[in-house]
Amino acid sequence: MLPTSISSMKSLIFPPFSPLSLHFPKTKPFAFFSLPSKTPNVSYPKFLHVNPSMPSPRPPIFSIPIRQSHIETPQSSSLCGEVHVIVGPMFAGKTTTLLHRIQAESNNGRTVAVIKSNKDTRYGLDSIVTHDGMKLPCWALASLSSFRLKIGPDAYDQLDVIGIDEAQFFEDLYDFCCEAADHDGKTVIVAGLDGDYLRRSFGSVLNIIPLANSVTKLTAQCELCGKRAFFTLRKTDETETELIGGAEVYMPVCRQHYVDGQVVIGAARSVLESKKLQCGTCT
Ligand SMILES: Nc1ncnc2c1ncn2[C@@H]1O[C@H](COP(=O)(O)OP(=O)(O)O)[C@@H](O)[C@H]1O
Ligand SMILES: Cc1cn([C@H]2C[C@H](O)[C@@H](COP(=O)(O)O)O2)c(=O)[nH]c1=O
Ligand SMILES: [Zn+2]
Repeated sequence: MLPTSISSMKSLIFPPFSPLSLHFPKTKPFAFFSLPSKTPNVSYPKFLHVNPSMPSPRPPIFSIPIRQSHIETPQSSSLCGEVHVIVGPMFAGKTTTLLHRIQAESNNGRTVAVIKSNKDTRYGLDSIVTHDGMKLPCWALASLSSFRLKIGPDAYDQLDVIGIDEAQFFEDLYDFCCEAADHDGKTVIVAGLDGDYLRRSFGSVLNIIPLANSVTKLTAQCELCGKRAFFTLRKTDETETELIGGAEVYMPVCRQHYVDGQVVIGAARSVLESKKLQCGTCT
């Protein structure tokens, strides 16, 4: 059989592929993207606040001093959308990293908005708060598909960057990231738990890895030995997958202490269960 030359191959793309087409701007004129801020050290994110039910404009409630050289703004000049994923156990700094990236994007003149799940009511619904108290205003939603309507289609069109925190709680994460990055040209920065307390894949976070431009796995510090922590140990005997909580329920642990911790918790659980069986008043 004769080898098929590239030019004789039937293209499935119409019009046929041209390298130039890769660089053609999609929808937005170049002027839409502002130049980097002239005051790189401290500034406030440019948030979109158009929801009439929310005070507008809401004051930025935090600002992280930023030295530009320390902040990675992943390839934000592309005219196509992007997806960046930040994962790791609890207390690894996922929310902190997300907030820094959002701040850096904002410093570059891009319009940003941040979404978190409304399941997490620990610090109220109007802001994202890190474990050490950094804050950023946000949209607390049940599903990502409601975002465009909530914010309003015009405001959505103006947005450059969308941050998503607690991504494990959004069932429609994959579809949203596809739509926002592939069709709407947004940069989507996603932070969430890759694994639950049993180290099972959590929600749809791992499903979006194939969509990602970059994936960052962060580590925390093992609460028991100080080594790097890759996992989250649940300290209580609740067994549901979703259980909102902080340091009172969870701790970051290394592999050794995860394994040891599971043995201890498993033993405690069986003692409790056998006590329940022996006790006439418990069912
Ligand atoms: N075991 C811990 N308990 C409470 N806070 C912690 C613990 N370990 C680290 N932290 C704090 O939490 C910060 C990270 O918070 P955050 O960005 O909200 O993490 P994540 O979103 O990954 O849970 C760390 O910089 C540190 O100050
Ligand atoms: C491990 C694990 C965690 N959760 C909950 C607990 C917290 O409310 C969030 C994680 O918050 P963080 O910003 O990453 O610290 O998720 C859960 O529901 N189930 C789990 O197994
Ligand atoms: Zn350890």
